[in-house]
Amino acid sequence: MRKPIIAGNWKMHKTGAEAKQLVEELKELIAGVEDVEIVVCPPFTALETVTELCRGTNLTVGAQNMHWEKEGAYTGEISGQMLKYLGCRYVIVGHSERRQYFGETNETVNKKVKAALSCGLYPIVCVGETLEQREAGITAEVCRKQVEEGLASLKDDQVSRVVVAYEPVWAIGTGRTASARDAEEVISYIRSVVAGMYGEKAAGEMRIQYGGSVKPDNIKELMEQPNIDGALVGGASLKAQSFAQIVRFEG
Ligand SMILES: O=C[C@H](O)COP(=O)(O)O
Repeated sequence: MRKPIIAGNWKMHKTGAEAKQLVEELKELIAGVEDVEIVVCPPFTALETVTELCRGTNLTVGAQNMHWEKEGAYTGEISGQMLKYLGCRYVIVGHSERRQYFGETNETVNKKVKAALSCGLYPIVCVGETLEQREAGITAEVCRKQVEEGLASLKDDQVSRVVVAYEPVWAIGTGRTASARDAEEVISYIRSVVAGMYGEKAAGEMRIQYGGSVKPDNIKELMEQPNIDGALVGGASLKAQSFAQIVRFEG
Protein backbone atom coordinates (compact mmCIF):
# COMPACT_ATOMS: atom_id res chain seq x y z
CA MET A 1 0.00 0.00 0.00
CA ARG A 2 1.52 3.32 -1.07
CA LYS A 3 1.24 6.11 1.48
CA PRO A 4 0.06 9.31 -0.21
CA ILE A 5 2.58 12.14 -0.26
CA ILE A 6 1.64 15.81 -0.59
CA ALA A 7 4.62 18.13 -1.01
CA GLY A 8 4.60 21.91 -1.11
CA ASN A 9 7.24 23.45 -3.35
CA TRP A 10 7.62 27.02 -2.17
CA LYS A 11 9.95 27.88 -5.08
CA MET A 12 11.63 31.29 -4.57
CA HIS A 13 9.17 32.48 -1.91
CA LYS A 14 9.37 33.16 1.83
CA THR A 15 12.11 34.67 3.93
CA GLY A 16 13.11 32.83 7.12
CA ALA A 17 10.61 34.87 9.15
CA GLU A 18 7.79 34.27 6.66
CA ALA A 19 8.64 30.56 6.53
CA LYS A 20 8.41 30.37 10.33
CA GLN A 21 5.00 31.95 10.31
CA LEU A 22 3.71 29.66 7.56
CA VAL A 23 4.96 26.49 9.26
CA GLU A 24 3.54 27.52 12.62
CA GLU A 25 0.11 28.08 11.08
CA LEU A 26 0.34 24.89 9.09
CA LYS A 27 1.31 22.75 12.07
CA GLU A 28 -1.96 23.64 13.79
CA LEU A 29 -4.08 23.04 10.72
CA ILE A 30 -2.64 19.62 9.93
CA ALA A 31 -2.28 18.31 13.48
CA GLY A 32 -3.37 14.70 13.68
CA VAL A 33 -3.01 13.88 9.96
CA GLU A 34 -1.05 10.63 9.89
CA ASP A 35 -2.29 8.82 6.79
CA VAL A 36 -0.63 11.27 4.38
CA GLU A 37 3.05 12.15 4.29
CA ILE A 38 3.31 15.94 4.31
CA VAL A 39 6.42 17.64 2.98
CA VAL A 40 7.38 21.30 2.73
CA CYS A 41 10.20 22.41 0.43
CA PRO A 42 11.34 25.92 1.35
CA PRO A 43 14.19 27.78 -0.32
CA PHE A 44 17.68 26.94 0.99
CA THR A 45 17.80 30.05 3.17
CA ALA A 46 14.80 28.92 5.22
CA LEU A 47 15.68 25.22 5.47
CA GLU A 48 17.35 25.35 8.84
CA THR A 49 14.52 27.30 10.43
CA VAL A 50 11.92 24.97 8.93
CA THR A 51 13.68 21.71 9.82
CA GLU A 52 13.96 22.91 13.44
CA LEU A 53 10.26 23.77 13.56
CA CYS A 54 9.21 20.47 12.00
CA ARG A 55 11.22 18.19 14.26
CA GLY A 56 8.90 15.77 16.07
CA THR A 57 5.84 16.80 14.03
CA ASN A 58 3.97 15.17 11.14
CA LEU A 59 5.72 17.52 8.70
CA THR A 60 8.86 16.53 6.83
CA VAL A 61 11.17 18.79 4.89
CA GLY A 62 12.63 18.73 1.41
CA ALA A 63 14.99 20.94 -0.57
CA GLN A 64 14.32 22.17 -4.10
CA ASN A 65 17.63 21.19 -5.70
CA MET A 66 21.10 19.87 -4.92
CA HIS A 67 24.45 19.25 -6.59
CA TRP A 68 25.58 15.70 -7.29
CA GLU A 69 29.07 16.08 -5.82
CA LYS A 70 29.63 15.76 -2.08
CA GLU A 71 31.74 18.91 -1.90
CA GLY A 72 34.17 20.89 -3.98
CA ALA A 73 34.71 24.04 -5.99
CA TYR A 74 31.11 24.56 -7.12
CA THR A 75 30.34 28.15 -6.20
CA GLY A 76 26.73 28.69 -5.28
CA GLU A 77 25.86 25.02 -5.03
CA ILE A 78 24.61 22.86 -2.13
CA SER A 79 25.31 19.13 -1.74
CA GLY A 80 23.05 16.30 -0.67
CA GLN A 81 25.15 15.73 2.47
CA MET A 82 24.55 19.34 3.49
CA LEU A 83 20.80 18.87 3.11
CA LYS A 84 20.85 15.59 4.98
CA TYR A 85 22.85 17.17 7.80
CA LEU A 86 20.22 19.91 8.12
CA GLY A 87 17.51 17.30 8.57
CA CYS A 88 15.99 17.20 5.08
CA ARG A 89 14.36 13.95 4.01
CA TYR A 90 13.43 14.84 0.42
CA VAL A 91 14.95 16.78 -2.44
CA ILE A 92 13.17 17.85 -5.62
CA VAL A 93 15.22 16.99 -8.70
CA GLY A 94 14.65 18.05 -12.30
CA HIS A 95 11.78 20.45 -11.79
CA SER A 96 10.74 21.86 -15.16
CA GLU A 97 11.78 25.35 -14.05
CA ARG A 98 15.29 24.04 -13.47
CA ARG A 99 15.23 22.28 -16.82
CA GLN A 100 13.96 25.42 -18.55
CA TYR A 101 16.01 28.16 -16.85
CA PHE A 102 19.07 26.42 -15.44
CA GLY A 103 20.02 23.85 -18.04
CA GLU A 104 19.01 20.74 -16.09
CA THR A 105 19.10 17.67 -18.34
CA ASN A 106 18.09 14.04 -17.91
CA GLU A 107 21.78 13.31 -17.40
CA THR A 108 22.23 15.79 -14.55
CA VAL A 109 18.92 14.63 -13.09
CA ASN A 110 20.27 11.08 -13.04
CA LYS A 111 23.49 12.17 -11.31
CA LYS A 112 21.50 14.05 -8.69
CA VAL A 113 19.07 11.16 -8.12
CA LYS A 114 21.95 8.76 -7.53
CA ALA A 115 23.78 11.20 -5.25
CA ALA A 116 20.59 11.88 -3.28
CA LEU A 117 19.91 8.18 -2.77
CA SER A 118 23.44 7.42 -1.76
CA CYS A 119 23.40 10.00 1.00
CA GLY A 120 20.03 8.84 2.33
CA LEU A 121 17.75 11.46 0.78
CA TYR A 122 14.53 10.62 -1.06
CA PRO A 123 14.44 12.32 -4.47
CA ILE A 124 11.20 13.70 -5.92
CA VAL A 125 11.94 13.51 -9.62
CA CYS A 126 9.90 15.78 -11.87
CA VAL A 127 8.93 14.86 -15.41
CA GLY A 128 6.39 16.27 -17.83
CA GLU A 129 5.74 17.57 -21.29
CA THR A 130 5.43 21.13 -22.60
CA LEU A 131 2.26 22.33 -24.30
CA GLU A 132 3.98 22.09 -27.66
CA GLN A 133 4.93 18.48 -26.98
CA ARG A 134 1.41 17.61 -25.83
CA GLU A 135 -0.09 19.16 -28.93
CA ALA A 136 2.40 17.23 -31.05
CA GLY A 137 1.13 14.02 -29.44
CA ILE A 138 4.48 13.09 -27.91
CA THR A 139 3.62 13.27 -24.19
CA ALA A 140 4.27 9.57 -23.60
CA GLU A 141 7.55 9.63 -25.49
CA VAL A 142 8.84 12.68 -23.60
CA CYS A 143 7.90 11.26 -20.21
CA ARG A 144 9.33 7.85 -21.06
CA LYS A 145 12.68 9.38 -21.99
CA GLN A 146 12.77 11.53 -18.86
CA VAL A 147 12.01 8.51 -16.68
CA GLU A 148 14.34 6.09 -18.46
CA GLU A 149 17.26 8.50 -18.46
CA GLY A 150 16.57 10.24 -15.17
CA LEU A 151 16.16 6.99 -13.24
CA ALA A 152 18.76 4.97 -15.15
CA SER A 153 20.93 2.37 -13.42
CA LEU A 154 19.69 2.67 -9.85
CA LYS A 155 20.26 -0.14 -7.39
CA ASP A 156 17.18 -2.33 -6.99
CA ASP A 157 16.83 -1.54 -3.30
CA GLN A 158 16.86 2.21 -4.04
CA VAL A 159 14.01 2.35 -6.51
CA SER A 160 11.13 2.41 -4.04
CA ARG A 161 12.70 5.44 -2.31
CA VAL A 162 12.22 7.50 -5.46
CA VAL A 163 9.08 9.60 -5.82
CA VAL A 164 8.17 10.73 -9.33
CA ALA A 165 6.15 13.90 -9.88
CA TYR A 166 4.34 14.12 -13.20
CA GLU A 167 4.00 17.82 -13.90
CA PRO A 168 2.77 18.84 -17.33
CA VAL A 169 4.62 22.11 -17.90
CA TRP A 170 1.53 23.80 -19.35
CA ALA A 171 -0.33 23.21 -16.07
CA ILE A 172 2.28 24.79 -13.78
CA GLY A 173 1.19 28.10 -12.31
CA THR A 174 -1.34 28.62 -15.09
CA GLY A 175 -4.54 27.59 -13.36
CA ARG A 176 -4.94 24.91 -16.05
CA THR A 177 -4.93 21.52 -14.38
CA ALA A 178 -4.71 18.33 -16.37
CA SER A 179 -8.01 16.51 -15.94
CA ALA A 180 -7.80 13.79 -13.33
CA ARG A 181 -8.31 11.29 -16.13
CA ASP A 182 -5.46 12.67 -18.29
CA ALA A 183 -3.14 12.79 -15.28
CA GLU A 184 -4.06 9.20 -14.37
CA GLU A 185 -3.41 8.06 -17.92
CA VAL A 186 0.11 9.51 -18.05
CA ILE A 187 0.94 8.44 -14.50
CA SER A 188 -0.15 4.88 -15.15
CA TYR A 189 2.02 4.93 -18.27
CA ILE A 190 4.99 6.21 -16.21
CA ARG A 191 4.43 3.33 -13.79
CA SER A 192 4.58 0.89 -16.70
CA VAL A 193 7.87 2.45 -17.83
CA VAL A 194 9.30 1.94 -14.33
CA ALA A 195 8.01 -1.66 -14.41
CA GLY A 196 9.90 -2.20 -17.66
CA MET A 197 13.08 -0.90 -16.01
CA TYR A 198 12.91 -2.38 -12.52
CA GLY A 199 10.02 -4.87 -12.48
CA GLU A 200 6.37 -4.83 -11.44
CA LYS A 201 7.08 -4.96 -7.70
CA ALA A 202 9.30 -1.87 -7.67
CA ALA A 203 6.88 -0.01 -9.93
CA GLY A 204 3.97 -1.00 -7.71
CA GLU A 205 5.76 0.41 -4.67
CA MET A 206 6.84 3.68 -6.25
CA ARG A 207 4.83 6.76 -5.39
CA ILE A 208 3.92 8.99 -8.31
CA GLN A 209 2.48 12.44 -7.73
CA TYR A 210 0.65 14.85 -9.98
CA GLY A 211 1.68 18.52 -10.04
CA GLY A 212 0.33 21.56 -11.86
CA SER A 213 -2.27 23.97 -10.47
CA VAL A 214 -3.35 21.60 -7.70
CA LYS A 215 -5.90 23.37 -5.49
CA PRO A 216 -8.31 22.41 -2.71
CA ASP A 217 -11.08 22.07 -5.28
CA ASN A 218 -9.34 19.52 -7.51
CA ILE A 219 -7.31 17.42 -5.05
CA LYS A 220 -10.12 15.02 -4.20
CA GLU A 221 -10.73 13.96 -7.77
CA LEU A 222 -7.01 13.58 -8.43
CA MET A 223 -6.56 11.43 -5.34
CA GLU A 224 -9.43 9.19 -6.36
CA GLN A 225 -7.37 7.94 -9.31
CA PRO A 226 -5.74 4.57 -8.64
CA ASN A 227 -2.24 5.53 -9.76
CA ILE A 228 -2.03 9.06 -8.34
CA ASP A 229 -0.29 8.90 -4.97
CA GLY A 230 -0.19 12.57 -4.07
CA ALA A 231 0.62 16.01 -5.34
CA LEU A 232 3.49 18.43 -5.77
CA VAL A 233 1.90 21.77 -5.03
CA GLY A 234 3.33 25.17 -5.92
CA GLY A 235 1.20 28.30 -5.46
CA ALA A 236 -1.40 26.74 -3.18
CA SER A 237 1.30 25.60 -0.74
CA LEU A 238 2.23 29.19 0.11
CA LYS A 239 -0.86 29.66 2.28
CA ALA A 240 -1.38 27.43 5.30
CA GLN A 241 -5.13 27.24 4.80
CA SER A 242 -5.09 26.06 1.19
CA PHE A 243 -2.20 23.65 1.70
CA ALA A 244 -3.91 22.13 4.74
CA GLN A 245 -7.11 21.65 2.75
CA ILE A 246 -5.12 19.88 0.04
CA VAL A 247 -3.42 17.67 2.62
CA ARG A 248 -6.86 16.72 3.95
CA PHE A 249 -8.22 16.23 0.38
CA GLU A 250 -10.86 18.84 1.20
CA GLY A 251 -12.42 21.06 -1.42
O1 LIG B 1 6.37 22.19 -8.02
C1 LIG B 1 5.21 22.55 -8.16
C2 LIG B 1 4.66 22.76 -9.46
O2 LIG B 1 5.53 23.43 -10.31
C3 LIG B 1 3.25 23.21 -9.53
O3 LIG B 1 3.13 24.59 -9.30
P1 LIG B 1 1.65 25.22 -9.21
O4 LIG B 1 0.90 24.40 -8.20
O5 LIG B 1 1.85 26.62 -8.78
O6 LIG B 1 1.05 25.08 -10.57
